[in-house]
Parts: sequence; structure tokens; C-alpha cells
Amino acid sequence: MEDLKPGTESWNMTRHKVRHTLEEYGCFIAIYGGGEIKKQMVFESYGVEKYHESFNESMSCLLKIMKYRPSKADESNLGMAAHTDKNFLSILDQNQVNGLEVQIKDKDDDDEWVTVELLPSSFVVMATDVFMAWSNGRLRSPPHRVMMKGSAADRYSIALFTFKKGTVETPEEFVDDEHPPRFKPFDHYKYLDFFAKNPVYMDHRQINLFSGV
Ligand SMILES: O=C(O)CCC(=O)C(=O)O
Ligand SMILES: [Fe+2]
Repeated sequence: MEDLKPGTESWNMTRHKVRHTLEEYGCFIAIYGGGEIKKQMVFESYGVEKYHESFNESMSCLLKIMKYRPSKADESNLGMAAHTDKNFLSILDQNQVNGLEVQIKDKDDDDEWVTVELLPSSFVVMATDVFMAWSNGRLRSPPHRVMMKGSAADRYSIALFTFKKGTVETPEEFVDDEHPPRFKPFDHYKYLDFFAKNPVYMDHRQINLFSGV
């Protein structure tokens, strides 16, 4: 990954994969060291790289560490209930105990839960409801959950959640005849407040209630 520099062939190929997996799954697996670069790729692949720097300046972060113990014989395997994230971007890492599952649509448009298999020294970058709204629905905010299926060891995960200070507004580059505007500009912190006071849905229906047009 060291030779991954903007403008090179490997950059363009990886950028293509990042965009494809974000649109298909709402998340992608990245290798250590490239978090910032990969975010730049997402912006670049939609021609919105001019917003990247101002975004970085208006971001705040929250770091959360989680521990999941193996489920007992008479317990459900559910470690964390299905939800979509309400921050801007989520970056997740774990010890070598899998458990994160992402809901995708299969070719018949049915829901399917897929386990995210993380190699050592890699992490997951996940789109959220706010990211979905910002991208005018181009990028999916995937429902996800944690299942402790038959693991004998504790699972630890660490999540870095970014939040955007101020207004989240869809750049004009995401809007065209095929993609009419789907979300009104909104204040991210006010959305968090709205969700905390009205947690009606755990998934992306909540952002539609708050800022959908
Ligand atoms: O533990 C994980 O892998 C996922 C945690 C998560 O989805 C969350 O905290 O929002
Ligand atoms: Fe989450």
C-alpha cells in the first residue's frame, strides 16, 4: 500500500474498488495506514474532492471500545442489535474474533446478512445515514449487527466515529436528472438530538423522517 499515491494506476484501481464496495455493501475493508487516503478516494471518485479538506476541518471524533463475551448455551448470540450509524463515517477494528455482520441485498433484492471477515492489520470503513444523506443516497448506509456465533474467546472492537460540525448539505455533484435531491440540508448535531429523543427506527428510515424531501 506504500506506493498508493493519488493519480497512479494502483490508486485509480483501488478507488474503483472502494466506490464499488461502498455502493454494494455500504462499507469496505482497508489496510492500515490508508484511512485518510481512502476517504480522499471516496471524495475523488464522485468528483467532490474539493470538499475533502473543509470536511476534515469540521470533523470531530469519538472513540469507543467494546467487549463482547461468548454467548452462553441458553442465551441469544446477539452481541449488538441491528442498526445503522448516525455519525458521519465509522472506522472499525477488532481483535481476531469475527462477529460483525452487514446486511446486503442479494440479486432477488432479499436481505442477507454477511459476516465481515477481517484480516489482521485491516479495518472496516462504513458509511452511515448522514453519509448517505450527504451523498444524496448514492452510498448505502448498511444495517449491521454483532453476532457471537460459537466463539470461545471475547471479542473486542474499537470504533472511531466522525461527526460533522454544522450543516450537512449534498454537493451539487451528487444531483442530476437521474438523482434528484433526496435530503434537505440539516445540522448533524440536531439530527443526533432528534434521534436521541425519537428513536423510532434504528435504521436509515430515521434520516428520511428528519431530512428526507
Ligand atoms: O463491534 C462492532 O464491530 C460494531 C459496533 C457498532 O456497530 C457500533 O458501535 O455502532
Ligand atoms: Fe454501528
